[in-house]
Amino acid sequence: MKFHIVTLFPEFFDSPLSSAMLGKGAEEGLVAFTRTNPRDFTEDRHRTVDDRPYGGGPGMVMMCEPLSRALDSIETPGRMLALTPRGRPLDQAFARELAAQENLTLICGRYEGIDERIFDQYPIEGVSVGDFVLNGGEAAALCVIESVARLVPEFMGHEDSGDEESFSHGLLEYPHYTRPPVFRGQSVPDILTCGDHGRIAAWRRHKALEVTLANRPDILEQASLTGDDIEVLREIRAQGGIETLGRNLYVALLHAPVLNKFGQTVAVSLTNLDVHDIARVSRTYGLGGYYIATPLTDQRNLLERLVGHWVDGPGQRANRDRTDAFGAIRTASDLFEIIADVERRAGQRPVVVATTARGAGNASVPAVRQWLADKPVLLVMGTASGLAPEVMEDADAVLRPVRGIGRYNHLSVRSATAIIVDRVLGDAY
Ligand SMILES: C[S@@+](CC[C@H](N)C(=O)[O-])C[C@H]1O[C@@H](n2cnc3c(N)ncnc32)[C@H](O)[C@@H]1O
Repeated sequence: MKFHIVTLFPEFFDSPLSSAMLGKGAEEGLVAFTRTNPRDFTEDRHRTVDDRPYGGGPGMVMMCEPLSRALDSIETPGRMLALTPRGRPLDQAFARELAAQENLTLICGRYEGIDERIFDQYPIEGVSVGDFVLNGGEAAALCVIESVARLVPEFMGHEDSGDEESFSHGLLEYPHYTRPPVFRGQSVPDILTCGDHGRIAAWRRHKALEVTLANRPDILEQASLTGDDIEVLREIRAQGGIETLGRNLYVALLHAPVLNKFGQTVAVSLTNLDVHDIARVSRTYGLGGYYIATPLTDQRNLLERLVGHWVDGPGQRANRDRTDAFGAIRTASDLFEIIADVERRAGQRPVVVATTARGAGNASVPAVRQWLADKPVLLVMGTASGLAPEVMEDADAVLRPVRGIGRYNHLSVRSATAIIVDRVLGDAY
């Protein structure tokens, strides 16, 4: 496989390409490298490769002409990649895709970047090695070369070592140990010396899941997981305190003060489906409580009768799951009563987070998750056309709305609650 590196600093690659495995791979003819310097394709006395940006601003921009001549000089460029923070993130799947090519051209940017017209005139794909800014594309190009070369057949020596590594099955790798058996009083985990390969494999899988959940929960979404893996992850999340986060989250469903569709502040009646469904969400995610508030006495009486039916009445025998879910419901006349009750139960005032389908909000889901680690959070959901302005103004934060795809955004309050609670506490895999 041939890597064609286009760089203003060819000497940057002297040592990395001739040392260790890349050096050995090149000697054995498994990989080869060419280096092309756009400066060699300049036509002026100063060998200029950069100029000031049109429109002003700091720094310099790599010019099209020397770079395009440099690119044109490569006979078989193969896929052309420019290293850039705005490119496709380099991951194992991308590296595997690139390893199937015979030629790759890696264009290293410098200064503020490259004149955009180069991207319009050549089939160049952007590649990023992470959400940070380097001085130039050279170190990033080395990341591409290293990750791709080790997937070239025979490069690694023993064929299976690439297969066990991090990301190969969508997980990070398990921890490794070697001699001595005891280092500064710390022993190697017993299981690794028991000789039972089945148990060792199970322990390694467990560790890989643990490390991935702790450090990169986002990649679990793409991992191929078994039913046993899901169970292991559930246990790890429980041990890691996800249940505490759930217990710290309270939901308040307000029937007043809310807006009607004419924008007037009103009190509206209970909806049986909201009562039931949010109770089931609260129970499923182990929430601290589900409060339903209405200032109307007859509505509160109705609600208490409904809850009584399922919790202490005949409903108990008909459906145990519903009895469990309804056990989380508490009735209140207004939000102040709810805040006071949460404060009494949790021992501190909750962070009151209002929700809305409109506007930008000022709190994100990760922020709510962070608060839950050490304080109660009361998620306030509005019925009818949403919470009245005074509730929004008095809240400590307003959560960013759940956005749909188009302009239509009329989720039922029970759907919005389920989506928000899952975003805060649910697992994505
Ligand atoms: C100083 S950086 C320019 C950053 C650019 N002004 C920006 O804000 O995106 C110079 C060059 O380093 C390379 N580079 C910097 N960070 C990178 C990253 N995370 N991944 C890939 N290449 C990167 C690119 O080739 C870039 O053109």
